[in-house]
Amino acid sequence: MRVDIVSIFPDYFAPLDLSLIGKARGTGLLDLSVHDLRTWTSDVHRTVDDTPYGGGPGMVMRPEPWAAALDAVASPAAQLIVPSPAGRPFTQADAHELAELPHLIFACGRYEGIDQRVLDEAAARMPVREVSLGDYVLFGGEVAVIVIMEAVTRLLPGVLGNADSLTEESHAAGLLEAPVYTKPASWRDRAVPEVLRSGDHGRIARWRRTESLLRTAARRPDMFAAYPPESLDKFDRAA
Ligand SMILES: COC(=O)c1ccnc(N)c1
Repeated sequence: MRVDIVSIFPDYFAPLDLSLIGKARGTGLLDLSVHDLRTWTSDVHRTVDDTPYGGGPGMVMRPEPWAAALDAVASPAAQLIVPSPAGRPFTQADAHELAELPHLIFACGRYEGIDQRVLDEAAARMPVREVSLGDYVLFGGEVAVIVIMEAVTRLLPGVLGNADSLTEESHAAGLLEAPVYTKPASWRDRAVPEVLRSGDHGRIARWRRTESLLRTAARRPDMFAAYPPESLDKFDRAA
């Protein structure tokens, strides 16, 4: 997968040199380039913003540098992802969709945002997605790109040592994952649920599913309501 990130703060992406993303870059699973938007400015002050038409607070990112940057990094297979509080909610399903794509371009907005014509013009030549990580506002899109890059990169074949991790985790089957435990068996007078130490894999699977359903019902009634009712027939508390 090829990824190009355009930002006025390229140093924000140093974390993408670390851990499994850094390893994916090293092994060639991920071809990631980070670009400074100011590369595509032409004035001595390397200006990327200006006052908003219609008035209002703050500044808006100018179209010219963005257009030149996108022209420079685009490819026929590219899709543009723009993190924004005004975007569609980003979900695990979106992460799976993006992980299948050959080339992602991330545009990191700052200030009050990017001139809308940049997105409109880009949409004439590639798919454009504005995505939100939740109902809150950040200083800029950079942190959101790091989050999206983690969610997507971990789904790429070969990145996670054990792909089985992807099947049991939260949101993998439309449910929140069950609680997890490790040694010691008893810690500060708190014991690991006996079923997990029983060696009875059928019981363990039923217990985990029950816990997943209970957690989802308690914490995410929206997800629970969307869970296929036929799946609940197997809702078996007799773990
Ligand atoms: C500037 O970008 C944001 O503030 C942002 C991006 C993605 N999701 C959000 N909730 C906010």
